[in-house]
Amino acid sequence: MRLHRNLCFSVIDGLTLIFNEGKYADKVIQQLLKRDKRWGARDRAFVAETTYDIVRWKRLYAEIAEVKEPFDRDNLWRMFAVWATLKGIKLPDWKYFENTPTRKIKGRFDELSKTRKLRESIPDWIDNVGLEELGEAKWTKEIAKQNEQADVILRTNTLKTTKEKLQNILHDQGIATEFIKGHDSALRLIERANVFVTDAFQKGLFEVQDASSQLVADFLDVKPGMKVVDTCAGAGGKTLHIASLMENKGQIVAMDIYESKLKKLKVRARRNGVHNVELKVIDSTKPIKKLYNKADRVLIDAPCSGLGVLRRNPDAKWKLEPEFLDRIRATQQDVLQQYSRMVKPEGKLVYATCSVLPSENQNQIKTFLKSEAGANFSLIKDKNVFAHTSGFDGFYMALLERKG
Ligand SMILES: C[S@@+](CC[C@H](N)C(=O)[O-])C[C@H]1O[C@@H](n2cnc3c(N)ncnc32)[C@H](O)[C@@H]1O
Repeated sequence: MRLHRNLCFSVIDGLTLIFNEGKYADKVIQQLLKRDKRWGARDRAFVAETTYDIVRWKRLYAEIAEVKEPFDRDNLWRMFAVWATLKGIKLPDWKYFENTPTRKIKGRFDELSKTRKLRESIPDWIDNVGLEELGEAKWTKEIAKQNEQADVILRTNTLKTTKEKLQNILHDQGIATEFIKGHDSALRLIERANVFVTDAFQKGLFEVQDASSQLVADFLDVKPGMKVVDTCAGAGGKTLHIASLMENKGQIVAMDIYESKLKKLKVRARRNGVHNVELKVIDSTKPIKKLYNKADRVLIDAPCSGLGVLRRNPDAKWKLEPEFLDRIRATQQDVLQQYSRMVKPEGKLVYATCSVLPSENQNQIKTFLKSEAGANFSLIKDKNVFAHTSGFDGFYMALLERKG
C-alpha cells in the first residue's frame, strides 16, 4: 500500500478533533469524508478505517510511540508511524517519518502485548471491571474480539421486500451478501461498501443493524394488532424492526427523553413505509403514567455502557468513565421500575442492553424481580450474546411476563 499525503493529513486532522477536542469519532469521520469529492471508495475507506484503527489502539500506540496526551501533531504523526509500521506499510520519506525506529516499534509491540490492558488498548478501570464481572478467560476473549472491525449487517425491511429479493437487488448493484443462520431478516456484506448511497436504501428496503440487535425485536414476541411501547426508542432501529414484524398493524408508541432522536426516527419510518408509530417525548412522568397497564408489549432498550459494541464505537473506551457506569446502572433499575408499569396483565416486557457486564444485565433483572414492582413479573428467558462466541455485537435481552 502507498500512503497518500492528503489522505494521511485528513487522518491526523480527524485524530486531533477526536483526541484533543473530545469530538465523536463517527461524526468526525463523516465530516472528513466530505472533504474531497474526488476521493474514490478506497480513499474514503482508508481515511475511515485508519482513523478508527488509531482511535481503537490509542493507548497501545501512544505507549509504543512514547507520547502522552494531549497529543500535538508531531505526537499524532508518531502514532501514525506506529500504525503503518505494525501494518507492514512502507513509510514514505516525508519529514514526519524521519528517524522512525522501525525495529524498536516492533520490539515494544511484542513486549507491551504481554499485558492485556496494553495489548487490548483499554483503560485500567475498564480492564478491572471486565475482569471482575466476567472472569479472566471470558473477558480476555471478549475484549480481544471487541477490538476487531465489525462486519456490515443489514436488516431486510419485510414491509417492502424479502431477504432473497434484496440480495438480488444488491447483487445487481455490485454488492455481494450472504444469509446468516438464525437471523431471519439479516444479510451480511461479504465486502465492506457504502450501502447508504444505494437506491435500495433510499427506497427503505433495508436498514443497517447488527445481527445481535436484530434478536431483540424477535425476543419481544409481537403480533400484528398489538399495542407496543418502545420506551427508549432513540432513532428507532428496533422500533422499525418491530413495525415490520407487526406488518404495520396495531400501534407502536416510540418514546425517548430526546426529541432530536425521535425526529430521526420519523424520517426513517417514512423511508421504511412504517405507518403505525406514534412518537412521544418523555418530558415528565405524565406520558408514562398515561400508559400504565395498557401495553401488550413493552421494550426497554436501556441506556448502557456500550461495552458490547466497542467494535463499532471504539472511542467509547476513552469517553466512558466509572462514574457514568454507576449512574447508568441506577438509570437502568429506575427505568425498569417505572416503565414496567405500562405492561398490562399477561403482557410481556423485554429489557435489553448492548453491554456484556452482568451488573447491567442479569443482575438488574434479579434486583427488579425481587422488588415490589417486579413481584408481578416472572422471567421467561434471557440471553447473553458475546462477540467472541457469536461474531456479532455483545448484547443482553430478558423476556419477562406480567402475571394475570
Ligand atoms: C440503547 S439506546 C436506544 C437505541 C434504540 N432503541 C435503537 O434500537 O436504535 C438507549 C436510548 O435510551 C434513551 N434514554 C436514556 N435515558 C432514558 C430514560 N430515562 N427514558 C427513556 N429513554 C432514555 C437514550 O436517549 C437512547 O436513545
